[in-house]
Amino acid sequence: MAVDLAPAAPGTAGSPILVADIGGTNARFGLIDGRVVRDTRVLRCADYASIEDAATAYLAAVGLAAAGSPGRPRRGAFAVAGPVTGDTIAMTNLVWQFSVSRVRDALGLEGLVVINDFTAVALSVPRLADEDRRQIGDGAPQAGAVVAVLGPGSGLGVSGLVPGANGRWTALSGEGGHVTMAPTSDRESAVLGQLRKSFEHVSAERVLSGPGLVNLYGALSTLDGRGPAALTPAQVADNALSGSDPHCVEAVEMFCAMLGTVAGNLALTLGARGGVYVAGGIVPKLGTLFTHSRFRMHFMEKGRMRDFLAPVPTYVVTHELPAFLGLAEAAGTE
Ligand SMILES: Nc1ncnc2c1ncn2[C@@H]1O[C@H](COP(=O)(O)OP(=O)(O)OP(=O)(O)O)[C@@H](O)[C@H]1O
Repeated sequence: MAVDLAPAAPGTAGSPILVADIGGTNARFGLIDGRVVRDTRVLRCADYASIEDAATAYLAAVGLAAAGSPGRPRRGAFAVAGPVTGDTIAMTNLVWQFSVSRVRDALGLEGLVVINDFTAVALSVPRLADEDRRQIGDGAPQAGAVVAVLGPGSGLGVSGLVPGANGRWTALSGEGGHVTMAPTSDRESAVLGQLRKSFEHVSAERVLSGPGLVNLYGALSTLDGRGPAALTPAQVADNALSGSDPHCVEAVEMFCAMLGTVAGNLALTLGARGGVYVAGGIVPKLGTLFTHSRFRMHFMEKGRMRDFLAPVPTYVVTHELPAFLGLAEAAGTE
């Protein structure tokens, strides 16, 4: 399914648009007035039984609890981590399941657009300023070429932006985080072999996500004959940043290298000479470990296709809420 950016219907005059970026862990809400996003709040999904409950709590938190209160949004645009194929949405890494029309009615909205979260991130790319992204390695974007987007968070989101006529773009809604993870070294093969003992299918998401970072750490520890400690993704990253645990260091190194492999695969598949954007909550937290990692090397090292990939720039998205920029685009604000 694709979202066409072209029809830029004006926002409902005088009433903001309720926007939400619902991941497997965090639900980020805000209100868009024209180009401005305001009253942003981050709620933990686990604290709410349903998407309506979280949205209702948000509206109460910003003083808009009462239906009909002045300033209450009449339209909504939500980005969700999971496939959007019809009125019923089941999220991939969360128990929330909902009907778009029922949520629209429950929140008293006249219209509600729901798109995949990485479709929203892809739609944000034309709106990103230079300070909203950090380039990793060399290369320069080719004007009017396809752009690729991927991002590890609770899961691994993947999308692409395809140029059309008259400066119009189409954002892809695939499930590319679930492609099969391929190894590029004996050590990676051993890790994936170890993970196959636990997972029927070792997808990219099984290693390139918060839980994936823990999976890498666990597999590496086990391969070296050490029982892994019960660590959270943040603890694995923190131990790697401090250098206090060699298996955490190796897990983060392998995470960055495998992300390069998957980013290069995506760039080859889409012909993404407009650049590859890495979004999601995890990579910005890895700081210089990512900058100095084997990400870019693994991105480019595709044998005879090295010369195709070397000019393709890779960026980390540093904007805190890129999905909101994309939702503004999808909702047709200016
Ligand atoms: N410092 C850290 N280092 C590494 N991983 C972290 C860190 N802090 C949180 N995480 C992990 O990041 C993941 C959440 O990522 P993100 O903030 O992008 O959430 P999300 O938007 O809910 O995810 P998604 O959209 O992929 O479902 C969780 O798995 C969490 O454990």
